[in-house]
Amino acid sequence: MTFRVFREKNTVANGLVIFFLTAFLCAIGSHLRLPMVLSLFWIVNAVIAGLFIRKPWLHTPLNYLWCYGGMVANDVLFSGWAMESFTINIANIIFILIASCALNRYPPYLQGKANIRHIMLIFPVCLLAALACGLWGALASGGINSGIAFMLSAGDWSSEQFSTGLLLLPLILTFYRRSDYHWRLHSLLPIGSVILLLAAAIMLGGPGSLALPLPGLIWCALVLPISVTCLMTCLTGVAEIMLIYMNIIRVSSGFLPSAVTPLISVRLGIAALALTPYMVAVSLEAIRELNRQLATRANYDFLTRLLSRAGLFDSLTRQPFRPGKTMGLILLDVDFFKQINDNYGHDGGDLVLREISRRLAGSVVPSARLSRFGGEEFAVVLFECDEPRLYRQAEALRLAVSGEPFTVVQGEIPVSVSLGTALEIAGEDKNWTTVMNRLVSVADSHLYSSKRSGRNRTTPVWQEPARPGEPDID
Ligand SMILES: Nc1nc2c(ncn2[C@@H]2O[C@H](COP(=O)(O)OP(=O)(O)OP(=O)(O)O)[C@@H](O)[C@H]2O)c(=O)[nH]1
Repeated sequence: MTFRVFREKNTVANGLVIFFLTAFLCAIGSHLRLPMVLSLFWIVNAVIAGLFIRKPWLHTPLNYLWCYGGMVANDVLFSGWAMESFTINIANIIFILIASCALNRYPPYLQGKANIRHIMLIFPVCLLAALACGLWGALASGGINSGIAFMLSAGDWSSEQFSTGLLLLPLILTFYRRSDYHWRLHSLLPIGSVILLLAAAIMLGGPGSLALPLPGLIWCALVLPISVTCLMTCLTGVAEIMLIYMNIIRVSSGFLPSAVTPLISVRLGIAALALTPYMVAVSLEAIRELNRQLATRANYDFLTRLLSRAGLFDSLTRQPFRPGKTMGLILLDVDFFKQINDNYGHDGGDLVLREISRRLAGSVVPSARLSRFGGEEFAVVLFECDEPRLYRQAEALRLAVSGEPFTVVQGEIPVSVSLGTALEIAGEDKNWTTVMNRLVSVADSHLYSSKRSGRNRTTPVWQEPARPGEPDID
């Protein structure tokens, strides 16, 4: 049984979770509040927007109300605000609304499979949402009596929402468990490099130090899953903002007088830098996915889903070679398949090929490799077997096909196969594909013998194969 916090049908329970989650995240934001009212990181907006995008059935007016309630409750209970919290928190709702409405129309976000276009889209959407949020926030908190104060407040508010959104949303929207990535010790190297480069940035200081962790983040993007790159980018951005705020990394404050305003430029710079690892990570993921699809197409037969001839050879190149180990091959060819096609159509022929594959797959030993070798020809490769075992396996396959008639649209038809076998003890060849090429030639001669002697039979390894041109045995 899997535990889920949100369930589509539990409207009230979902609302309550959103209420308490919002209040909790607001409380974290309040604790990170700077002397000048604004929080260093106000994460609630990006988290709730990410939640609404990943789970679109949560994106309802009622849940906005729960969320708004959580924000006001936090302010009234812990910040001592009263009426102003009702107006100020509308700024947060504006961010969530714009980000959710703009991004939740794209299904890849739901599965955490954003591509370059989707990641690029987060950038303008965050910018728009942050600007709208900042303008409302500055208006609600200080009014527009002083133009400079309003601009600084709006800039502070917007830059914080922009950078926090850009650091958190890609992480939330690309998060999914990738089962095909295997963590090894050297996977930690890029992560370690980011930490080292961050340490170097602290030692070096100055505005340029902000970009120092970038090569480490790009290394993460090259070798680690996207969500790990997004996590590292988010943590690095957060760490840099904290270090600059705490004056551990020193950057010049430029011409702006306030102690808080350099953060505006730092946040914008970090947000812009964050885009590079995201772009590299999603581009590489797209290339890897394409390679996976191409490999699957080349290595698997579309009709039967078995290994193709290329796929079988490819799998043999990856099989560790050991001299003295035996390799056996069974080649299997459908008898009078042309007649099946002629009598029952190409679709009938395809149906028979699929059913043969199913029967063969059910009759081979688990360690065997089964492949559709050509049109109506199949191959089975076995390791560590002897001649009698190979023959028994071939006969089991033959009987699996011919034992029961095949059902096509027009009725039932008998189908049989002819088989040839070959076996070799690996010598000094160094690879299995060379052995396989020789086995194919021998098994083919034995298959030819089976066809010549009446079909629906197996010619064992120990029998001398018929040579082309010899009269039929039957
Ligand atoms: N339906 C279908 N037919 C295929 C496919 N691939 C090859 N074929 C047909 O398989 C038939 C093979 O015929 P032949 O090589 O003459 O052999 P056969 O009729 O099986 O006769 P023997 O092998 O001598 O018993 C050809 O008509 C091909 O068109 C396929 O994917 N689907």
